[in-house]
Amino acid sequence: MLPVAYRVGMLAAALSSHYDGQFIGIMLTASHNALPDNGVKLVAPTGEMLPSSWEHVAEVVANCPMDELETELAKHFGAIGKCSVVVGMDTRPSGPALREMVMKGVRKLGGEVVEIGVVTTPELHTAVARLNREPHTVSQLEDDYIVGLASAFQPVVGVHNKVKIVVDCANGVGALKVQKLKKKMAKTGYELIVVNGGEAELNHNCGADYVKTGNCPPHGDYKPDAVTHFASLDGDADRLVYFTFTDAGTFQLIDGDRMSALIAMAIKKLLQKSGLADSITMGVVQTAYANGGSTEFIEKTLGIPIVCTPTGVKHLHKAASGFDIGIYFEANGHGTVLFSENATKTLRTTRNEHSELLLAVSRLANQLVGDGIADMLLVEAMLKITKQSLKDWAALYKDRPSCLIKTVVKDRTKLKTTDADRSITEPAGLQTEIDRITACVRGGRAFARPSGTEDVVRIFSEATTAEDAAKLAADISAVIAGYGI
Ligand SMILES: CC(=O)N[C@H]1[C@@H](OP(=O)(O)O)O[C@H](CO)[C@@H](O)[C@@H]1O
Ligand SMILES: [Mg+2]
Repeated sequence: MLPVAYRVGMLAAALSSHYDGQFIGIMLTASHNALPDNGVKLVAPTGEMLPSSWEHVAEVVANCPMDELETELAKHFGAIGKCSVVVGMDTRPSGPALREMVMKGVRKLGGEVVEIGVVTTPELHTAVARLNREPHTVSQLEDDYIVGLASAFQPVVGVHNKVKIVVDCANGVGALKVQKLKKKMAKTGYELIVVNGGEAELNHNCGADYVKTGNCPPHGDYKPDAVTHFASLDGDADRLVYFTFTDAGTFQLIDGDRMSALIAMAIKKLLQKSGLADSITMGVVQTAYANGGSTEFIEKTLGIPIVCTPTGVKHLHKAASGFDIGIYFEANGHGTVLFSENATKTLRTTRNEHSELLLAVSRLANQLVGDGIADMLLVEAMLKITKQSLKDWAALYKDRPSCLIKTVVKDRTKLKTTDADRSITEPAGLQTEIDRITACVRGGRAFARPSGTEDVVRIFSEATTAEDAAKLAADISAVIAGYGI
């Protein structure tokens, strides 16, 4: 990974030069993955994800022979001018060494580096946007981020509430930030309690991904009562899930689909009450992995349009920006709510109690990228606005029984899909067979697509019973195996 970090430093510097010397962000993190894993995320000068048109260049730069690196960069970027890069990292012990290599790479091209230390991924995105607007010191950046969250939250929820939020921080960077936020929220009456705060291994038996994929509580002792909420962040705090327990003590996951449903419900209510339902459009963006129960609830019960995009937050983010208020979440809990310029302008000029609330929501929701900590405050605000308990929220709609499995093939790139991953175009004939099997299952819905992050094909299915869903996925897996791809 060290040589890759060096190349990433050079690439970020070249990208900055391309964007007239504006800051490019580098986040050293492998998110929800195991402690020994490493990864890197690049951030565009706006603070948003880097446009995907750069992915190809990044691949070339990461893989070309070392002695061709500068020629390759020159081919894509020409002569390198002024360049500035901001670097942040999660709590992995590999972070400092990787950061040194990144900085070496940036400096090789004569770039300036601002290091902002241990930060969450959304905090790094926010820092990039801020640094490109005006100079900030590192401590100003952190203070602004935390104070910004607390001061957007307070007007929505008021003061003297009685809510405890137990936050599983995946033993990662989220713990440091939630502790800081806690102090700024005292007046509101929301008490943040950090668990899995860094005393044990990162993402091990805890965190949003563990809770979502295992459908079980994170490590720890959880005592549900009427005023206690439970939330889980992932290792770089850009994802969030909630959970609760039934009266009988059964664990209940509250995932990204349910966050979308709650937020959409609350925002629709505020739009109607502010008299703006006709002048501000709203919509929800999901992927095909969204549970059919949530899709039906949002579309039919709430009457809110849904757009389905291929997997990957970059697709969801883009589609959400097509609405005045676009709500997007992947089922795994990564997402946010985007407000268009038209929306904020209209809200500012309307100035009634409910439009003011919506404006505060627009400041709370991270406008650049999915943000686990901001989403947690957003969810709490929405629960308060809709006067719902965690139990009410968990009961808004019923999840359909579903099954997600992966299967190994020789070459997953042989599988090509269309229609937001829901239909296979290659190999020819495969989709017809999947359709035929699915049509025989009561309430059946299924699709298969090559993973973008692992060397596997993922198969997702829904049916009226868990057994039928599992059998449907297994049958599709067998059909794919028959194609010998
Ligand atoms: C089914 C599933 O959870 N897929 C995940 C996973 O993508 P795949 O392309 O399925 O490997 O990792 C992505 C990046 O973290 C995330 O955006 C996406 O939701
Ligand atoms: Mg993450």
